[in-house]
Amino acid sequence: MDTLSAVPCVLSKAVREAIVNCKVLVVGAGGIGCEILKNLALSGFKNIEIIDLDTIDVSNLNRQFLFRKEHVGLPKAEVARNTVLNYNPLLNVKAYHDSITTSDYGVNFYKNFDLVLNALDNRTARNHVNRMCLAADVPLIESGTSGYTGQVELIKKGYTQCYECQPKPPQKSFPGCTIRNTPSEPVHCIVWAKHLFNQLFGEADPDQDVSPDTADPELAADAGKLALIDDGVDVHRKSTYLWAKEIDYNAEKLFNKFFQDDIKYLLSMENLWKKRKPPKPLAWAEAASHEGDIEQENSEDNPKTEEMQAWSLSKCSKVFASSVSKLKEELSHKSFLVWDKDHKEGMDFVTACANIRAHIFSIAQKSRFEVKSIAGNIIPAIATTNAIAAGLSILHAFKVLGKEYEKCTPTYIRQKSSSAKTLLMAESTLIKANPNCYVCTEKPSVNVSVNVTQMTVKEFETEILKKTLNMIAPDALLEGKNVVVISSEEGETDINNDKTLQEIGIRDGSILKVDDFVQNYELTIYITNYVPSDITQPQFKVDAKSEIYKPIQEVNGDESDINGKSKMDSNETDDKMATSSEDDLIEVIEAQDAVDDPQEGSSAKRKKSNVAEEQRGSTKRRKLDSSEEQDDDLIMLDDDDILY
Ligand SMILES: Nc1ncnc2c1ncn2[C@@H]1O[C@H](COP(=O)(O)OP(=O)(O)OP(=O)(O)O)[C@@H](O)[C@H]1O
Ligand SMILES: [Zn+2]
Repeated sequence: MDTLSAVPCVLSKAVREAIVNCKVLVVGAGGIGCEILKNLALSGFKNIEIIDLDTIDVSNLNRQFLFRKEHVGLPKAEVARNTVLNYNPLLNVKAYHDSITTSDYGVNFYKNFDLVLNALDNRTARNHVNRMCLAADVPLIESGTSGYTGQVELIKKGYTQCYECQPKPPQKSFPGCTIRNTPSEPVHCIVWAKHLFNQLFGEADPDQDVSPDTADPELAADAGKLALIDDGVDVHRKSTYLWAKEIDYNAEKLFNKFFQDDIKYLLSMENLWKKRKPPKPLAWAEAASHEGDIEQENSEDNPKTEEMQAWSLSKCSKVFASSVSKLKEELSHKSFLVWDKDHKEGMDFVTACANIRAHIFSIAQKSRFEVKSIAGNIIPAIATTNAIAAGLSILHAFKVLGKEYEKCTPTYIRQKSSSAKTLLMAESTLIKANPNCYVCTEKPSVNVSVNVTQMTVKEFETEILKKTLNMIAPDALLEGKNVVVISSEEGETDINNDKTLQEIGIRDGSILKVDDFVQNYELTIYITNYVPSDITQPQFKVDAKSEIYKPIQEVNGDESDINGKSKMDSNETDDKMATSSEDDLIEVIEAQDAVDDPQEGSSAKRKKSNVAEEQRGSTKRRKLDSSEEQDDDLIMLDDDDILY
């Protein structure tokens, strides 16, 4: 077969030849990655490399179509490779079962490729690939989805903004293992409680397992085995639904299984608790007799208080038992129940379970009102959106191979709520790099304001260099003194860890040269001593420009703007052009028109007026947003959320 015959004929000869001869790297073989790989293979790409750190979970099968039941437990990258080879055995496909963030994949690795396609689910990896592609000067196509929305954009040095040019909103997405093993925020417990509702009363969904996750990457392979033998916990973890039926939804037994036995099992996974506070198993008897807030117990007469106040533990267990019994009764008339935040019993059940779990993990309690607003916003991954994003990625790839970078404008998948239509919105021009970006400018630098007499070197490394500035293995040199104050070599500078910055010579006006060899990234940090005036002020500030040291309200403006779709709106809109299609289901529309949509309009318009502020405040917001890395297994969206 002529190698070009498989290549879409509508493309120019040059692009068709490039497709056959180029080498591409796909990072992530999950929801979008599988679709991208299938598209690449069927569009005539011949040299493909795939990297994914994970193995196949049963919950992946509903949308990661390169995988089948018999592949569960096997490395995603390798199975994906074998499946695309079945499509075309002449392909040259290499698979890596590994994390892209390890130092094995340095700049020279990236230089092997004409194009990198990201199909990731977390910011750490996205930041990293962004930095590596900039360093290697390889075009990167970045994609992300969230429920029915998504986006795809080209990142190309000298042409476009990079992944880190604009601030990202706080992440609201969680890996399955966080939900099942190591919750650290109320929302993790709420997601878990909703899953428990579905396991007990709803439709079975393997994505929503609530039992401890033994495939957690933090665990050694044999973790938790001891507990399986010792504790008499149900090793086979038979269907929760069947088991609950067998015990006739006995509240005490259910309670003891989910809040005592499963927690004991989690405790046996010792690796998880080396750096975290371990959970405390809770028995039914203990919870029911827990000395709660007595006033609260009496608040049942006052529905307002009841709704707005976090319940005591004994109240949670009471509500748990009563809602279980009512839901059981309801289930006896139906084949399954569908969770709805406006369904009283379901909402009671979730509030109680979420708070009991929060108590076990020493997480703040939430009122029924708060739980309702959080629980109502959780949305799952949608296969169709992934497929659209992957299709757009390939269309971008064609343009990149044809060197038509200017045509490769960011494209957004949006849901139009007034009808069932999906909208694809394309920017009319590329979004240029933020001149203050601390990643893609020629000599990146930031100002860090911090209390040098209080912050320790370890905190500086963890909170600022790693969590805020997204470094992986930083080495920091104190300029002038030429002293390495933080080293990526294990143990080399541990002696500094507990000293304050001042104690090791970092003061107001100090300059640090920080180098992350894993990311091929160098950053100059200018230190300013800063003492927060009160506890509402941030502990430290990271800014690209000194003039943005202003009171928080002044910089951030309306809180909702922080979560705005800054990318769409950071462009001038006078010349928004995109083709319009007659297609019934999917429309490609002019971005300007989207602003007129009642659903999109208010946020888009509001955000446009904040462009200057977005530019100025970008790095500061990043600091304020500094949160633990999370991936996108489950995503919570506000109307205004951008995607990744
Ligand atoms: N550092 C990394 N290196 C390589 N692959 C990564 C890295 N981080 C994440 N991935 C992979 O990116 C993929 C993202 O796919 P997706 O968002 O569909 O997640 P998933 O884990 O497969 O599914 P879900 O999260 O919805 O259960 C995953 O297969 C994940 O293993
Ligand atoms: Zn940038």
